[in-house]
Amino acid sequence: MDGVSTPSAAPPAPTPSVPFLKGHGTENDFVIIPDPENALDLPASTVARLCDRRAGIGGDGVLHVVRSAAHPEARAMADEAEWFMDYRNADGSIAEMCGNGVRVFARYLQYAGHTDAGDLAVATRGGVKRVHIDKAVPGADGTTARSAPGAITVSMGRAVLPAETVTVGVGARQWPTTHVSMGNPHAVAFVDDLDHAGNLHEEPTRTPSHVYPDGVNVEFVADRGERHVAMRVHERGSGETRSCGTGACAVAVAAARRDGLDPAVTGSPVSYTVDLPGGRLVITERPDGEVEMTGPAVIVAEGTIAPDLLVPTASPQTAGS
Ligand SMILES: N[C@@H](CCC[C@H](N)C(=O)O)C(=O)O
Repeated sequence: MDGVSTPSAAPPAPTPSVPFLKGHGTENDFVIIPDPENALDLPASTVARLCDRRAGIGGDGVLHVVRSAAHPEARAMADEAEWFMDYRNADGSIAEMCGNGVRVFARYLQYAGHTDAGDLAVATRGGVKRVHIDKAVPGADGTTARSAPGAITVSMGRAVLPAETVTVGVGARQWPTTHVSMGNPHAVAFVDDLDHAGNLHEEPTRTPSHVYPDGVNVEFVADRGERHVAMRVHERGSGETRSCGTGACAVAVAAARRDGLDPAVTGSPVSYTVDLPGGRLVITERPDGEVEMTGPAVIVAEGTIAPDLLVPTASPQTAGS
């Protein structure tokens, strides 16, 4: 070229590094992405890559932490709740609500210094949720472990029990279910033995198929004692997870009705202990219908997302749960 230089295009600006945290509530685990001003593009394919347990960070879902005022779906709630939980399932799909997610979200806000222990409100697609963060109880040495802080209670709203139900199937077995909505849909099957539910990574079959046009979370429940049950779950959009907070609420309400207990009739709250593969939740239904969920939530790691992971791909991957 005889020493003649041509102006070259400026190299593309590097994608800025994005911080993340990892947290879980009874081992329902989430990639937490603080993005106060809603500046990040998070299409379903990116969420699925982040949640992939082999090629990504790994999680049952993503908690995108955005100021309510900065998100079109939450602006109307901004006066009541400063922060919006933009929750996504592991396959990138959007869900109305995530019970364990709200507790982990609140723990993140506390961890990041946005709130103290006590009461706060969190905006979700299922409306504003009232949250109470217990003060951590000091250990014998007088310090409080970051990994074992106080429990978190969330007022989850009222359960709705539509009359129409489905039969679910896993392998050759089938069970009738109770339909419970906790803002998101649940089909609750009472079983003799949780092992009968077999492989719950695959979605259980549903008959008839038209009842849940947007899919459903399916819970399998076995009795453990008086007002004490154990459950497993296949989560819509995430596969089998080790816990589901809205699922535990749906299970407690379905078990109460099966046991002839309705706080609206008796005027007394009813509590169930719900054991999940990842831990224990206590669910209380109050006479006014409000369902409260109490359980742990911890932050376990923080780091930076490699820019490549945030570049949207043409075809969404399936989640590696
Ligand atoms: N794990 C969550 C529920 C997340 C949403 C669910 N998979 C859906 O699509 O409705 C919980 O703790 O409630």
